[in-house]
Amino acid sequence: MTVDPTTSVEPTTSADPMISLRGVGKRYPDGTVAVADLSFDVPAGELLCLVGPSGCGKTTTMKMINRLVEPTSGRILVAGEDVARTDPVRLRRRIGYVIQQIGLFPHLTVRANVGTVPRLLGWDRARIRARVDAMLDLVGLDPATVGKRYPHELSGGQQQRVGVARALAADPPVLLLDEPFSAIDPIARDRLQAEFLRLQREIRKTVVFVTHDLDEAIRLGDRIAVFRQGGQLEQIDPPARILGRPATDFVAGFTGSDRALRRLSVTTLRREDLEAPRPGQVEAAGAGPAGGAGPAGGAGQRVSIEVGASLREALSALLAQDSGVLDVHAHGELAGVLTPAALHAALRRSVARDDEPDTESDTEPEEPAGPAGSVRSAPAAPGCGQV
Ligand SMILES: Nc1ncnc2c1ncn2[C@@H]1O[C@H](COP(=O)(O)OP(=O)(O)OP(=O)(O)O)[C@@H](O)[C@H]1O
Repeated sequence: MTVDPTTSVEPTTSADPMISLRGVGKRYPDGTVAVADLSFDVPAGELLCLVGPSGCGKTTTMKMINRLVEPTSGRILVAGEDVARTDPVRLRRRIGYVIQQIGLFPHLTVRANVGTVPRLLGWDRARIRARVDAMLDLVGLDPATVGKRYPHELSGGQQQRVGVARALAADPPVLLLDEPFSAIDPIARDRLQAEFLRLQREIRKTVVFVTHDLDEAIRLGDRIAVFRQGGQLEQIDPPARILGRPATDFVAGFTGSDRALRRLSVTTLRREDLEAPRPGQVEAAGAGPAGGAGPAGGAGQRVSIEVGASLREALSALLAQDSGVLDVHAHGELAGVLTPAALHAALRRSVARDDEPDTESDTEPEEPAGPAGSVRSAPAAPGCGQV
């Protein structure tokens, strides 16, 4: 395949990045080059996912940000401060860290685990207690029941929630998450991802999230950084662009031949994608917006979807229609209809839009999303129950 020269591998320019890597490299004493000459910025409030094959330097990159590993070249700034000149203990109190193996203290209760950093910071007991309660609530755990348990008395998903609560306890501006959900069964992982997205919309931390799982990165990431062996950054872009315009053969191979299908879930249905209803394609009486890919339309039953939904939701709803014509609403009114041909054209158009400079990302809805408008909405997110 051809390499797309318009796709960025250069660091983004941001007025005020929260994290900034400049020419960062790591060569371990045995000569292994884990990371080579890495430069990128993470703007405040962004969730950046690092993906790539095993051993490509994702964890090393993350650990250099909080100085668990020292770079052998280059500079890392967090909130404008050179981490090499920052006391590691002080630095780590400003950076929440969650790892796959969770790392909860087994001999401490959930409350004591979550209160670890506030205790180290010398907060008084009442303040710690209030903060721990708030954090457990935030991650969907009941402080009264779960707070006094020990880690081994929790499910894997609950332990991960405690890990996230602990990382957030001192309200750090930056969170580093290293495969936090990968040791959890797929159903629990799906829930945790949905809840983490909800949480992130609320707290807007600057997050660097390492994952093996491309679908997890597509679902969670504002941008995705694709690494290859030797800590080489191949592409850093929003998910839709990574899938629509892979910068190199490596990224194309990594994202797979079904990347167009994956792209459906990060591409928004726009008003201009719709066709005018033809005579006979009138709405069935009483059929209003169904809030997305609703129940399969039985004989004579029409489902509909809102402008702002993902193309994946639109495809799902379209497949549930006997007629092959899907009503699309905006602000409660019929905006047009979607057909298989229009859906195909919408996807192709969205890829072409990526070639235009200064266009908005597909992850930005052009209309206020309706109930169906979960813009980054891979698999339908279940509720926020406990895992
Ligand atoms: N302490 C070390 N000494 C020598 N080599 C190391 C050390 N730690 C990591 N490496 C090597 O550095 C490279 C990058 O490792 P790293 O853990 O950053 O990769 P990764 O992308 O996070 O991998 P995975 O996805 O398997 O967790 C690998 O080749 C690894 O073997």
